[in-house]
Amino acid sequence: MKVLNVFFSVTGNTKKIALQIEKTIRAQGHEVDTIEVNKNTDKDDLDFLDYDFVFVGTGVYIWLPPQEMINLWKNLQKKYVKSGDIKSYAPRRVNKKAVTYCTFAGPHTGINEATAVPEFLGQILDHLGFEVVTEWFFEGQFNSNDSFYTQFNTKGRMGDITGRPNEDDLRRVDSMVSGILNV
Ligand SMILES: Cc1cc2nc3c(=O)[nH]c(=O)nc-3n(C[C@H](O)[C@H](O)[C@H](O)COP(=O)(O)O)c2cc1C
Repeated sequence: MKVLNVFFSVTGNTKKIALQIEKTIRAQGHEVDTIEVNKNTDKDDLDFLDYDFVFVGTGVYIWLPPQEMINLWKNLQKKYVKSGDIKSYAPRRVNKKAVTYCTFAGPHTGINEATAVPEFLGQILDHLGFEVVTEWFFEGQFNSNDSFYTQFNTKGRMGDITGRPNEDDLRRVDSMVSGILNV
């Protein structure tokens, strides 16, 4: 199986998850292309339709993906509408599957402030006819020198998220990726 592993990570938390995803996909004997999105990433740098399985993740920034990722997704939508690959009714494509995920801190409303992110990321794939099999959420601490932010690593709805994602989270990722590739 050919797998695409796309992520955007401002402070490194999502990158930890994405690198574990890549490692597990390889260990399971599949081919994987990992693309770390940055502000210069262009819509022509990736084509979901070249792949059987797609993983996409970002951090949560005021309830949404980072602006760079939103811009890229809008440009990809335009590209696939123009090419005719996004069709009315979004007919399903055989053996095209995806998982979307985010890392989040959830200090105020917990997982509620993160749910829009995997939903948003998945819509481009759903529009193309992929089955978005599931959405994953991983705690990610605030990496900052500003105590306004770091106070939320211990004072928030998710409890103490210091050091997350940690080794236990990465073991969980390994186990979940191994499972989901068999869907
Ligand atoms: C400016 C800023 C805004 C954030 N906004 C939210 C938010 O609205 N909800 C949330 O759950 N986490 C929020 N976070 C926490 C990040 O989503 C979390 O640390 C994530 O793991 C960062 O991922 P990244 O390092 O891969 O970009 C915010 C972090 C920063 C620095």
